[in-house]
Amino acid sequence: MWDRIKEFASEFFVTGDPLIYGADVAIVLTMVAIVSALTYFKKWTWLWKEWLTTVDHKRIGIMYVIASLLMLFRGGIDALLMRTQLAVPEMEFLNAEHYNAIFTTHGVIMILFMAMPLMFGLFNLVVPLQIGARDVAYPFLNSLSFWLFFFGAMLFNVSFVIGGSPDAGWLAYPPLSGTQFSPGVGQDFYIWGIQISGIGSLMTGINFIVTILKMRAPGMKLMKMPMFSWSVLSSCLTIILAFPILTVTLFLLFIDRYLGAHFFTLDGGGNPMMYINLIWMWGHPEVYIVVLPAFGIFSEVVATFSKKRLFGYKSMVFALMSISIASFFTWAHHFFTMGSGANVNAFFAVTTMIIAIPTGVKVFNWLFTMYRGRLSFPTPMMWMLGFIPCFVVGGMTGVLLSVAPADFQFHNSYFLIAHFHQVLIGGVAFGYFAGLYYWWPKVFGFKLNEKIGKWAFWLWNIGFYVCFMPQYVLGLMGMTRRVSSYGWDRGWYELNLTSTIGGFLMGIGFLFQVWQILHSIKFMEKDTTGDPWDGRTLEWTIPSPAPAYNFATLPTVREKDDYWEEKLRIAAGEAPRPKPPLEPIHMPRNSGIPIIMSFCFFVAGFGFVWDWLWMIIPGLVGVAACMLVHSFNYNTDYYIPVEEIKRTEAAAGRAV
Ligand code: HEA
Ligand code: HEM
Ligand SMILES: [Cu+2]
Repeated sequence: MWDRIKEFASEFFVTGDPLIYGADVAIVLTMVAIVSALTYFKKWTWLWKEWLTTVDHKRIGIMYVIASLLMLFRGGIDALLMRTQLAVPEMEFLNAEHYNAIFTTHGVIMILFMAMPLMFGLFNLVVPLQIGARDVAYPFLNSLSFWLFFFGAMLFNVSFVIGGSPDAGWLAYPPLSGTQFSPGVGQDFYIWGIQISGIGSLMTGINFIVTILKMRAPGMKLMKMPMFSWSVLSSCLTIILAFPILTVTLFLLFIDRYLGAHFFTLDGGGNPMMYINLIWMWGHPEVYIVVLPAFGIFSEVVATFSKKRLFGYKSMVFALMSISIASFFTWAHHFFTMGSGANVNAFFAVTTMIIAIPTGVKVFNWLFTMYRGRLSFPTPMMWMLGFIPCFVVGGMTGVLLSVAPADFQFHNSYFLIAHFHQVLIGGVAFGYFAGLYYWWPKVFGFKLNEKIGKWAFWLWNIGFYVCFMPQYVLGLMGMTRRVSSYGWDRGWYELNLTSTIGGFLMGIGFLFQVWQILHSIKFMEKDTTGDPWDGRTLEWTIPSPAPAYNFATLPTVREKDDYWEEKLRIAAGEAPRPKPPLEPIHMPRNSGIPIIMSFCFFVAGFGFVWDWLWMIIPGLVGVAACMLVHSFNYNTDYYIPVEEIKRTEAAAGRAV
């Protein structure tokens, strides 16, 4: 009996590696500390009522941001562990299996549990304010999306402590990810973690499309909408077309693993190339899903800090939409070397190259916006300026990769690794940082310290080039991705060491950002104006932080950059536009169902991972019960009375 328990425990808990063991202990201790602190300070009710059950887009946005920054920390630690292992030839720090697990979790976490939720956080924090709406179209669904993401990410992360991490790469190609070569549960955690959070992403996509199409302030025609909202629309359209493919692909992989089907294995009539096609039909659009909103953020930032209207508005919209569409016709550039044949390769090479055109249009639009502008360089603008050269070089190396014959040389080498980190860090990470710095005062009501922010910027920016430029050379020297060790005789030592130093510089940059946030909370520089950057769009017309109902009276819009034009008119002596009288505001009521239902999904997912029917059934029953209960809940909304609106506005210093 005792032996059986021990055997089970050794399978269940990941043991053996002191590194993992130490991290496990740290995780458990942190959780105990959080639970104790909440209990000691009697904060459970507050947490439940104000945050966990909230349907307010602003609070959901903040929760997304916090969760994604934690994931950035974990993904970043993974990255630095890998860079440490690669710093010196024949290093014995991570063994080969552990290295495999780490690049897999790093890739998945950075794209799906860092970039995606940070992006959704920004959608939530900004879009309703920017289009003059009181919330998103489906606030309940919005909360459900968040909790599905959260519990999906938790399920994925749990594998680190219980059962073992997946280690078949971030896209889990079969047959490596099949039961024959990945018999453990890590791959099942991968499937269910991504599956559950993927449903959330799909619902967010739908939610924001409807919000943007249906809830814009009166007068805001689509072609008068701010560029960030346009980029959200293009990203969400891509989401709703791409994510169903992911769901189906992972479901087929699940059937292969669980029921012994052979969709993706050659024996039994399947074919791994089917998986590889399907996963890239999602995977390629996915990288544009995360970068398009970054383009939107840069468009807002560059106009604000150049004090000029965005150059080429129409061409920007056109470029965003054409990238969304074109991104569905390039997937095969990820496997030029896998036998598609010359004609197919030529087709996909050309479609890929075409994307450089709308992207180039955008780059020139940003440059022309700055041209002859009255420029200033606070932190959001610094990220914008750091982004342009970084992204252009990263994009250009993408075009080199898209030359199919050349790709036979570059494919799966460090040249590729350098390309995608350059667009993902220089484009996506810098973009979201710019967004966070830009909208931070709107969200929290105080500004971030500029000086520490600039330090963080330079550390990231310099660290980036030191880390990734040597990798292009390493790639050309023959270093392939996903190797955990290399010999002294290769001549790769100095470049790898340099790269590792760059990685740590970025790590220090992250620590500076944490310090910056803590410092700014301590020495709070309040934003009492609601418009600290002299902004152009509607979110800057209301107090910071925005009241629960966002707008006391709904704004009417006459032109692009309406708020900016209004400011100019008032400065020229015109009287401000009269505001309509206050009316009670219709608001959605908080609900505990999203978090409970998502937890039930988590339980069912955990059951599927371990093949425990006794856990799957209650989990799924719980999900169904939550749906049922919610369908009979008619108490879903309330009105904020005029008196209360008056009080809130007066407290924020606004006349009504
Ligand atoms: C945000 C993420 C992101 C972005 C924006 C891009 C953008 C591009 N990517 Fe990249 N890519 C990835 C993330 C991204 N990629 C990832 C994660 C992988 C690897 C995944 C894996 O294998 O694990 C990958 C892999 C990858 C491959 C596969 C290589 C291989 O496996 O061997 C190819 C090949 O064609 C490619 C091409 C391109 C191109 C042409 C662009 C273009 O969109 C770039 C366009 C931009 C510019 C060109 C710069 C600006 C333009 C101008 C200034 C105008 C003038 C320029 C010209 C006319 C050329 N990418
Ligand atoms: C601090 C910055 C970062 C460093 C130092 C870093 C480092 C690394 C390293 C060493 C690898 C493994 C290379 C290999 O052996 O094949 C890797 C892979 C990867 N990284 Fe990063 N990374 C960083 C940030 C990011 C970010 C921000 C993202 C995404 C938004 C990202 C996405 C990926 C992906 C998708 C992979 C491929 C995983 C796989 O091969 O399965 N990285 N990174
Ligand atoms: Cu691609």
